Amino acid sequence: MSLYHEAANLLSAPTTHGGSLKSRIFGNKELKSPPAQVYALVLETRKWSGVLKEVVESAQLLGAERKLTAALALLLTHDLLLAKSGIALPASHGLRAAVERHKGRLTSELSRARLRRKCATIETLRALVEAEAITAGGRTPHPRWARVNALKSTVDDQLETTFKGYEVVAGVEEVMASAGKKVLCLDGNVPNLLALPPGTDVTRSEAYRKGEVIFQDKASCFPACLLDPGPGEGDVVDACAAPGNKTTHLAGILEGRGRTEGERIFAFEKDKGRAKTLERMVKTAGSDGFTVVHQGQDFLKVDPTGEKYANVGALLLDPSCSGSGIVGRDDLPELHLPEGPAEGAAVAGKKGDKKDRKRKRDGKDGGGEKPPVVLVDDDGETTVLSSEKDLTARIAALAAFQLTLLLHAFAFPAARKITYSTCSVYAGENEHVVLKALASDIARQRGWRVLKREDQTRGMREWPVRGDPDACDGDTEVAEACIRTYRDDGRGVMGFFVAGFVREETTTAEDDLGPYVRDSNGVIVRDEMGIPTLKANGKKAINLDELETDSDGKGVEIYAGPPGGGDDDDQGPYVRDAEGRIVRDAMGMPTLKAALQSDKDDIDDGWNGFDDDD
Ligand SMILES: C[S@@+](CC[C@H](N)C(=O)[O-])C[C@H]1O[C@@H](n2cnc3c(N)ncnc32)[C@H](O)[C@@H]1O
Repeated sequence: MSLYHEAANLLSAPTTHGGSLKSRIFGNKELKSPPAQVYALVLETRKWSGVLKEVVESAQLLGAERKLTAALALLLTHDLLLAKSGIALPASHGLRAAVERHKGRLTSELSRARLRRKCATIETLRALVEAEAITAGGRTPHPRWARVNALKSTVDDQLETTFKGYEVVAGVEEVMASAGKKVLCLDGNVPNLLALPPGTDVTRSEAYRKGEVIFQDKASCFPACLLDPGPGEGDVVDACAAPGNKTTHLAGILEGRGRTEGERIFAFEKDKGRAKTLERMVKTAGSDGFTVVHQGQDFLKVDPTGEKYANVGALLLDPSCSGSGIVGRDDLPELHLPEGPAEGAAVAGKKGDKKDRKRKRDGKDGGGEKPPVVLVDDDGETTVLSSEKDLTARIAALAAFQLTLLLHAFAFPAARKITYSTCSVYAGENEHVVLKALASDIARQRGWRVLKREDQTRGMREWPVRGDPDACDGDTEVAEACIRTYRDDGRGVMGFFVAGFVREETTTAEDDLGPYVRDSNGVIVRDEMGIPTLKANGKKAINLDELETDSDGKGVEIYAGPPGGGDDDDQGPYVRDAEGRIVRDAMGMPTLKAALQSDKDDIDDGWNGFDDDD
């Protein structure tokens, strides 16, 4: 069966049973055509069916081509007039020929339908159709978000060129209610972000082609805003980078804040094909000069202690997730089937009904069974889950991977800030991952804590929707630190989650990597003499019985830290011998450097250390 016959069955089948269109298509093992292609064709044709019904009827296509059903006529006319590559059938195919014979008439009927809707261009009509499709399902319309790429342009420039003639309005609510109109608003949380009316398509504009404007949902801009990398803060890692929206956003922020020469972005992408898209996007956005794309590189296989990453100060983690927060791709618009001569339309109806009854009997279309859950992530990857149990297992597997990734990021020695984000609505992938990460040994050892709301950048601090306190076990500080967004709440965003982690500067990177055993709070474990235990051999770092005593009665510590010092005492106040060992007397007491200096100069210039004679 051809793509069009398979799509026709789905187009005219009732939408009230068998689950969503997505689950009926992706869960149908009998489909011969690629499910993604069938889904896109059916969905787009439904969106356009109001217009195409008029076109097909006015061109009297069904009367002229008696073998065409109403559904086939809609699908084929859609592809003939609106799809980039036309009808996906060989030129000699009977179905294609049946519609192409009427191309002239169909094209002029489309122009008439467009003018009846007062649309000057096909782009305006497209925007109107998109907008109507969004609101038809009773959903809140979703604005089109456009980020002005600070590497190539400014908001002022774009207002004077790409968006010339647009009226700037105060809020996103007005923009959302203005489908088909030329209005926009400047976002208050994300710098350089514009909200455009639903369905606005400027993908054909020069600004889009040149990378001056990037389409990116507002919520998806939050991670780079929250990470807020700045000059002198070291290199930045984007661990899961393709297609590159956040990588290029990071680049724009870095450059805007005055990037320090030599500081780079390392963008990792495990999937080679997607990494090519990432590379293209980085180039188009103009950040290839300081972004290193690691094509096909699994971030989990990167050695955080490698020399190359010694200066990584910030990491953005946006791993694969369930994609459950993505704005509905399956909000089915109403279907308008064209009417033809009585028998033509009737055949279409009967055919659909008969097929549908058979499918129901066979249980092939999911009729009578619980519909499968279909997860489509923001890369368009689809996972079909046949039960709630499968869904729970899938979320648990994703969460385990997400936590591993976060703990791996914690291990970068010079890192001070990390953001973790998903486009999932499930707490299992969000707050629960944050809590587990904070409770991990590595977080405690290295001092990672959550980036509190009051310490966040203004736009992020002021965003009103925060984490779920219940999902944070009642820890309101963590819940407040987490940022959530929900689709359909009137703010015009997709479902999203982001949290930040920070840790303070430490004197040396070795300090927390140090050679000593620590407790679960990251504190070095010491005996009653204050002597720590070595991780390497489980022995005390100083064995008092083994202290050597030299000729003048002073002993030397058996030193087991890194060569040349670097342990806890490295910056300490004690005198050391030529090999960096603290000099101690026979009682194990060290000598204060300051006391020696004070003896020498007889000058009291402030802190001289503890002195029993004082
Ligand atoms: C949610 S998408 C990232 C979207 C991207 N941050 C953006 O805003 O354009 C997740 C990406 O991570 C990649 N990925 C998954 N696991 C990875 C790993 N271990 N190392 C590197 N990339 C990985 C996936 O192939 C996918 O392209």
